[in-house]
Amino acid sequence: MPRSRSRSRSPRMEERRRSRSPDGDRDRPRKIHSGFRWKDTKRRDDSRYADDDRRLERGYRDRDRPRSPRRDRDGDRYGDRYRDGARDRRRDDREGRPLHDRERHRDEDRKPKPKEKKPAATQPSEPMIVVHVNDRLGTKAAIPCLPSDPIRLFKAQVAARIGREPHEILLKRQGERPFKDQLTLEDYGISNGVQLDLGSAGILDAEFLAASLHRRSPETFPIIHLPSYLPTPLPLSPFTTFTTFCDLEKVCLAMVRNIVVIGGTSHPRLTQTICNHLGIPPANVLLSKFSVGETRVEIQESVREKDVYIIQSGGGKVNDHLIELLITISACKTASAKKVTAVLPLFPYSRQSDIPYNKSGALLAKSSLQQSYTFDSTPPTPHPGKPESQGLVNGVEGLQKSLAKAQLEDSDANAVNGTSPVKRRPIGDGGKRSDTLDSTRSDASIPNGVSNDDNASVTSASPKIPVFEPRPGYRQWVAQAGTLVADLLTCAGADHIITMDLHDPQYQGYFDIPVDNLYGRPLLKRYIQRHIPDYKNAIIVSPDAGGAKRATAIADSLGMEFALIHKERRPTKITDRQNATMMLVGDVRDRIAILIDDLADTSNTITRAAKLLKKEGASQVYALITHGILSGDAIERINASALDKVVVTNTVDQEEHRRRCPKLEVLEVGNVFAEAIRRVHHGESISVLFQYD
Ligand SMILES: O=P(O)(O)OC[C@H]1O[C@@H](O)[C@H](O)[C@@H]1O
Repeated sequence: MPRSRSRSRSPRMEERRRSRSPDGDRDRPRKIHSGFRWKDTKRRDDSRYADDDRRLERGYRDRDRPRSPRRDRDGDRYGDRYRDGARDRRRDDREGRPLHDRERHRDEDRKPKPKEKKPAATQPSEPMIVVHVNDRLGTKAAIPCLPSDPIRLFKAQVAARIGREPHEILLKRQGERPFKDQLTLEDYGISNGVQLDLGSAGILDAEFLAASLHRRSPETFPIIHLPSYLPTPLPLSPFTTFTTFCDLEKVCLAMVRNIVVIGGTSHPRLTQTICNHLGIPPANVLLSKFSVGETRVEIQESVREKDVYIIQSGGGKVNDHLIELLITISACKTASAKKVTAVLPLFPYSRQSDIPYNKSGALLAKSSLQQSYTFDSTPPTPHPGKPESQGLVNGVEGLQKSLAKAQLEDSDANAVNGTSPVKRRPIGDGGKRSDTLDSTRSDASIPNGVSNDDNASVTSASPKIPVFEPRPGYRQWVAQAGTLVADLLTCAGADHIITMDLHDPQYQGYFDIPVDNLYGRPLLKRYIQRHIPDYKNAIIVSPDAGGAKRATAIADSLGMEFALIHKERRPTKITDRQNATMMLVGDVRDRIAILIDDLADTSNTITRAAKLLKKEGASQVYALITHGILSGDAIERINASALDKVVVTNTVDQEEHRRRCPKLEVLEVGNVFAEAIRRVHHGESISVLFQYD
């Protein structure tokens, strides 16, 4: 009795039967060689597919295409096998025939046969190429192949290399549709060294879908920014429809591997730009204040085991922003974030790190006054042909003036509290800041924490116990806030810092964690090349000696000339800075002068420099600045100045500034920070962001 069909079916078949389309479909005549076919139902007698499969499994190529000599050898070996098979088949056929027939056929076999038409001679060896495939999730492979290789074969090679099945492989160029199996690499213009996107078949191409969405409904989907670090195509179901795909944000989020971007209150626009580039929304956080003014931070989503980036710039209410950043870092860390990176486009307090101190506040550099300089002192780095001493910078008069002033101050101080400036330093239980060589020496010179003139003079006379003397510019109880801020960030839990154009690049040395100091120079350089007419004849000007290195770097890379404004700030009291004199070194006459600086705060520096440059004959004055802090009345000053144009980046929010200053132009840095975050997240090198040549 024949068994019923339903009983003979496997559960899987049964399941498939149920999900099949209505019965009407089944009545249709089955196509033999077209349409979709389940792999396990492939007909064994379909020699065309069997042949293909054998080739794919073994990684051999289409025998009709030209091969390299090595491949010919392989081909021959298998050719022999096929020939042997054919011989056996011929013998079998003949054995079944009658004797006379067999003799006739033997005679026929002996007769010289008309020469078989040989297949076209193989072309001389086609040069091998190497094609790179990359799925942007770490799977990369370099595949040696021939341009004439069919895509089907190339996929087989890729599959073998990455341990997948050929039918699982999807190849495409970025932004293009997936390659078709029957075409060749050549057909797609694939040449040596080309990189192809590697995806998985049965997965929709997110870029393609995004483009389609945009085409269909440009209002709803004006531009869909797919994050550059997301794998494309996205692993959607093959049955994903446009409707289900519409919630692209969720799809992107699902794909983002543990990355969270938190924006502080300092620069929400920049946070949004960075997030747009990354393709993720900023994390939900509640940043508020108690009525007394204390900052309150609440992270409203889980950051457990996440790679967190907190974006907070140093402009505006800098102290509030700093505290907010510290609290946010700490909140993320205590909420079990895997890694917390503070992204500070403008690093606050970095201008206050002028003198290298150790963490306990002691000078790392030895005091220059430990040696007593004379007119004949040898300079520290003598050069051949140079005089042994260049003497005092301001001559004897300068020295006499300073001495007279110092004596006057000393006597004043003694009159008030009976101590010298050195004695004012409180040394005692709570006052000892350091146990470094310098500090122990200085402490030793001040017995009982209070020295007097006699002691000081006695100890300074002894070469064994030198007196601690501050270096010029060192103000003992002016906090070294740069060091403090570095420590605060580290203590709060920051694992990494990303910033741009640090005022003092050596400031990185104050951190025990990695600091990536990006450059704004490529942006400034590009602006010069694109927007300054006949820029090669313009001249780069540094408004002070401190910025000379920054400015010369740009001048050198663009092959432009360089001038320097020498700014003398004497006396050194901050309130007297308006009295600083400026002197131009270089010729700016009838040329466009381009001032380059790291930041403009009050804009006093650039406006005064512009005045000088115009006085010296510059035809136009541009100021190109990385950080446009522009606090106080800086905008009014710029508007009234000789500056023709001020170009800044948006490391600090510029919306309000731009509204008030027609001379202001703003360059976008969001993309640079987004790329830095992407690279840091993936552990890729970010040195490419440092290059500016
Ligand atoms: O003159 P403002 O704009 O206040 O200050 C900017 C100057 O102060 C320096 O630290 C900067 O490098 C720049 O030269």
